[in-house]
Amino acid sequence: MAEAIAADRATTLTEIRESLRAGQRSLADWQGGPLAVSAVPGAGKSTGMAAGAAIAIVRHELNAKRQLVLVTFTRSAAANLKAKVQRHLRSLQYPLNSFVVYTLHGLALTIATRNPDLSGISLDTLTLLTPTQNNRLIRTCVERWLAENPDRYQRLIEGRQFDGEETERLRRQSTLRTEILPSLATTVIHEAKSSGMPPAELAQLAASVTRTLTDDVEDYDVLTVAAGLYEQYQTLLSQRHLIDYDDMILSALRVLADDEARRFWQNRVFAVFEDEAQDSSPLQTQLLETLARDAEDATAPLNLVRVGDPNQAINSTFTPADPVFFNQFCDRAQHQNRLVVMDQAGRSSGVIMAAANTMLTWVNQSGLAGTVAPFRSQAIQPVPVDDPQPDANPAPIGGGVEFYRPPTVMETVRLLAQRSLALHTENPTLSQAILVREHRQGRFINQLLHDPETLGVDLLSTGLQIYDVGEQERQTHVPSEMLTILQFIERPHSPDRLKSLLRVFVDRQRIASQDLNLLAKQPEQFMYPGPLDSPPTTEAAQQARRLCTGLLRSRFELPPYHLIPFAGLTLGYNQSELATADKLAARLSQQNREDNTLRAMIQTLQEIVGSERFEAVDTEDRDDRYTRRGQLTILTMHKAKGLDWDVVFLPFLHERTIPGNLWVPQQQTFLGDFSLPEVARAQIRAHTHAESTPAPIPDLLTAWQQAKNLKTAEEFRLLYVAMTRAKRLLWMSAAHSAPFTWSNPDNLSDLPPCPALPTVMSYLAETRSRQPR
Ligand SMILES: Nc1ncnc2c1ncn2[C@@H]1O[C@H](COP(=O)(O)OP(=O)(O)OP(=O)(O)O)[C@@H](O)[C@H]1O
Repeated sequence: MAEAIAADRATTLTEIRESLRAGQRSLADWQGGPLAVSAVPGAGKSTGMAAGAAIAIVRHELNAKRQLVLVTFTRSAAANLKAKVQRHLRSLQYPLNSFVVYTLHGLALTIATRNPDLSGISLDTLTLLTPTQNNRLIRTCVERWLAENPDRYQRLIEGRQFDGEETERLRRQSTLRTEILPSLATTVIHEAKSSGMPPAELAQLAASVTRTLTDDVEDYDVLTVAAGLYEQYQTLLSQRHLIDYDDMILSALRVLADDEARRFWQNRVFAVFEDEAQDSSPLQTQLLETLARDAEDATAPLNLVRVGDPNQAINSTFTPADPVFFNQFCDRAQHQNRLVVMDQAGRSSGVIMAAANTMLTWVNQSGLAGTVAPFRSQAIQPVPVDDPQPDANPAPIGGGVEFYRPPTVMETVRLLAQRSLALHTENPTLSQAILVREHRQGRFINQLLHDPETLGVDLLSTGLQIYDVGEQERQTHVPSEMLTILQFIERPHSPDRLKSLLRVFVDRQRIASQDLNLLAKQPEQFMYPGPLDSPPTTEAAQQARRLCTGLLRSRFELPPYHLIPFAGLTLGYNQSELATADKLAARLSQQNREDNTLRAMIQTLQEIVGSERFEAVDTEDRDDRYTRRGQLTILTMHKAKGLDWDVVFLPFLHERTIPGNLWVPQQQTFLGDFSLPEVARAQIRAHTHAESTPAPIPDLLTAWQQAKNLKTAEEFRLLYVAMTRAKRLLWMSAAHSAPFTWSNPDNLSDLPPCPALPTVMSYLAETRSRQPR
């Protein structure tokens, strides 16, 4: 019996290995030690990793006490990977408890909570900070810092060109307290903490910064300010018994600093396989390296397999992840002959891969992102004809890659809709997606697609399903938007509450974006100006005033629970958002039956908004709903990562957004033409990116330039991710006339296309003309 199983198993193992393409087999053949796999889009990273994991588990006879640990970035990716490994193990008749799949935070939390004495983390006494609580905490730490550092605060207020005028002082104070300093704190705390740098170390680093000494630039000693904010934050966390996401990693590392605990975990973990490795921060990598080390021999090679694509790193401008770390790991591995480049991909038609490759090469050569090339130089290659993937490198639809320059954005959507409709009519099983750079573009498209009269194309009657992912997400904002409105109604004279409300109006496109500090600094004068006050003059400000006073009137005219639907109408909610608001109102009314007051409603809403919970990886959180056949999905380029469709539309590819420019909002320019959070981030990264010797920390202006380069590089990588989602048709366009910013879609300008695209198209045209007919 046992022999029969062993023989079956051997056959199945061979079959699994043979189901892989050449690059993937390096994962199947892994016997131990470190391995870096740098893969191109569509190479089949997850497929290769799942097979490699199953083979390693059987080969090394792993079990519940000695497991393979697989780590990936998101919960949905973790669920997918787990399902794939389970499928292989079932076919091998091998126990499923021989491996575990975690997200990085899930892994850290498991280690920390199983060893509460060492980690200092017990979920009975500590609470995980939710994003909403985090915002409030940051505001408090800013207020405390201001109170303790009046001189520095004063210097920031004075910035440049300050004449001491009172209204201007109030405006600057509001901008500093509610925008600049909270953003500085958020960026720096996350950046420093996820690199294992405590506040004191940041303060030390601040001392080593080269100061900017020019006549018209004051550098405000930004890292010292940042270190002060960080220190306040840490004090507040411990006073309130809270932990944040970075603390989870730190506390897991604290556990592993203990010899006995470390040995326990290292014995339990046979090896670590990490997917999406380009997205990890230094501290996260340290955690994985510690687990992958031999329990008895610290000098033995790490059993660590890291798979990723540095060219798809698209989180580096809003998280501390940066492809530099994975690139460094790959370079080190290359020196030891332990780097595998998986460059064959079966996802797309040849011409789509050629377009992506051309874009990559052009961008690297253009120098647009400074001296550091945005991309690792690797080209996507087609797979050989005998590849195991069915229908690999499928035939293109039409030319496979198209680029249009319609006169307007409306015309762009019309063209897109006509094309989508024709494709669906011809082949209703195609999957299609429209990828946008920001939600507002998605909303603009969705509205037009649901308005056949204006558009002149009726997509809806054809059976093609339109799925706007952003619209589903907007629903989840309903409770917090209602909370903001009720808090304003409760205390309309608070500048902070008024400003939060105005922000919601801008986000919901009820008012144009403008300097909200100007409106919010003196609420009473703004809403009910007396004879001596000067009321707002711009149409945008007057519209804001009408909406605010309308809400205040409603408080006196409506019973509390009718405030919610009224607020929904004020925000211009659509049918489904209104239905969500109604449901929320019903829940509030039920929960507060005994105490039917505004105060009680606010309290209940705060609880609802604050109760985002941690969920296990196990939930069936799959992405399949985004890629259904016969469906046209609208989603952001960021969300599209890891997914693919037969047809991908990229409608608004303008230079203004890709690569775009880091810019400073008008109301913040009193400090100078740079952004403090971005400068601080670049300064910290100069330190954390240095591999050995301490690196010099750039002065403010150099750091600002580096931040701009980072943003440019990332936008091009995002375009690369978007282009490589297409299997058979990549449809791109950039209208001649388009909104200067999408917060105001009616304000049109003549905009040039993303500079890489003309090159890509002329290259493709040239190759086509050279092909034999
Ligand atoms: N060896 C293989 N045999 C059959 N199908 C495969 C194989 N390798 C990959 N595929 C298929 O190719 C597609 C892409 O694979 P996968 O999602 O693993 O790629 P990826 O490298 O993670 O892509 P990206 O990084 O661009 O998101 C999937 O549909 C997968 O089923």
